[in-house]
Amino acid sequence: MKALDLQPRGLLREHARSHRESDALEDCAVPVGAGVPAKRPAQATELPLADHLADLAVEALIDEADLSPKPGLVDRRGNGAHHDMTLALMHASALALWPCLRNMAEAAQAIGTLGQPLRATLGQLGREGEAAMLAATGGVNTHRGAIWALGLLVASKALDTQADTNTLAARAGRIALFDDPAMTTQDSHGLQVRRRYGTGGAREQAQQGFPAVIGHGLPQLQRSRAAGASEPHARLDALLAIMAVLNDTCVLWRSGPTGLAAVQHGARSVLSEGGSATLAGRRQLRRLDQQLLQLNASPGGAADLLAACLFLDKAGSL
Ligand SMILES: CC(C)(COP(=O)(O)OP(=O)(O)OC[C@H]1O[C@@H](n2cnc3c(N)ncnc32)[C@H](O[C@H]2O[C@H](COP(=O)(O)OP(=O)(O)OP(=O)(O)O)[C@@H](O)[C@H]2O)[C@@H]1O)[C@@H](O)C(=O)NCCC(=O)NCCS
Ligand SMILES: Nc1ncnc2[nH]cnc12
Repeated sequence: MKALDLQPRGLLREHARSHRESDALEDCAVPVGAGVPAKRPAQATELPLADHLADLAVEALIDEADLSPKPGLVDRRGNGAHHDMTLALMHASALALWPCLRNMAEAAQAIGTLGQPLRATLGQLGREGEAAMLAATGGVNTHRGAIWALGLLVASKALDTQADTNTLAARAGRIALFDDPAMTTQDSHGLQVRRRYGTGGAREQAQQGFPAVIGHGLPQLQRSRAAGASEPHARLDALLAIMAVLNDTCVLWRSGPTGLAAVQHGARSVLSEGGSATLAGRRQLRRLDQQLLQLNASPGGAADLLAACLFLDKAGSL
């Protein structure tokens, strides 16, 4: 294993600049969308592919964390329904995952084909990434689902840089279908939820080629942009489209089927009012946020998939 390099580069330096002038929708002094271009400059050509993909993935995580106002989630306004997470912790976690994501892309390039050896290597690197996340956050699970989704997608892109978004997601799904012989049978929240309610979670979402992202998040992102929404509004709409359909085990763990129904129904209501860019949509969004705080519900799985959506949006057109 190569020594870990803790220095994110390239686009992330640019992010640090644009982030300061970025996108708290609650902040009336800042015009919505100011400083958040739909497309950032293309890859700095001197960067190795694995570094560039890790940059894009970490940037997607930071953009997801910063996006505001997200119902029930940590954002620039506060901690949402969480008592052990802050925005600073989300940023620290995202940055700590850069070496893991770079190593996953490098491994995919080195192995070169889909198969069990690649799955086993990604599993090992994923566990190292989880350890780095827990070390950076003092033991809080900020991004377990994101390591899983982005790890598979980064590896998929590293295997074929020409692939479009649908192909990337489908190939990531095929990697997820291979067994990881070293996977521990720890009784995760996701597995407990599956036993209790019979719903699939992060594993199945990946194995099916990320249908919540490909069929809902990305099309909504594009529809909202095409309708003239600012980039933050389009991203919020993409999150809501994912929330509306996802069996999010984070929601089910914290608030059961009542919480999941509130998340899905509330997200649909915002979208059917025209989305977060409309006054009526924003009223529904505020109502949904208050309801999720009361229910202790947090759509953490949907947040991870929004990061996957933002990654695909950029990586699909490299
Ligand atoms: C295969 C794994 C994904 C493990 O999956 P499993 O379901 O067994 O494990 P969990 O750790 O419970 O869940 C994984 C996280 O995935 C997110 N998620 C939930 N539902 C979905 C969904 N339908 N689709 C996609 N993603 C989903 C979710 O992440 C977010 O929730 C986190 C907080 O959750 P949690 O800790 O349960 O709850 P708290 O709110 O903190 O509750 P309290 O403790 O306060 O009560 C939040 O941080 C988001 O990240 C799920 O948590 C995979 O992880 C795995 O096998 N890993 C091993 C190594 C490996 O192979 N790595 C991959 C290499 S590519
Ligand atoms: N913004 C966020 N808030 C809470 N949990 C999350 N998991 C991933 N992103 C999150």
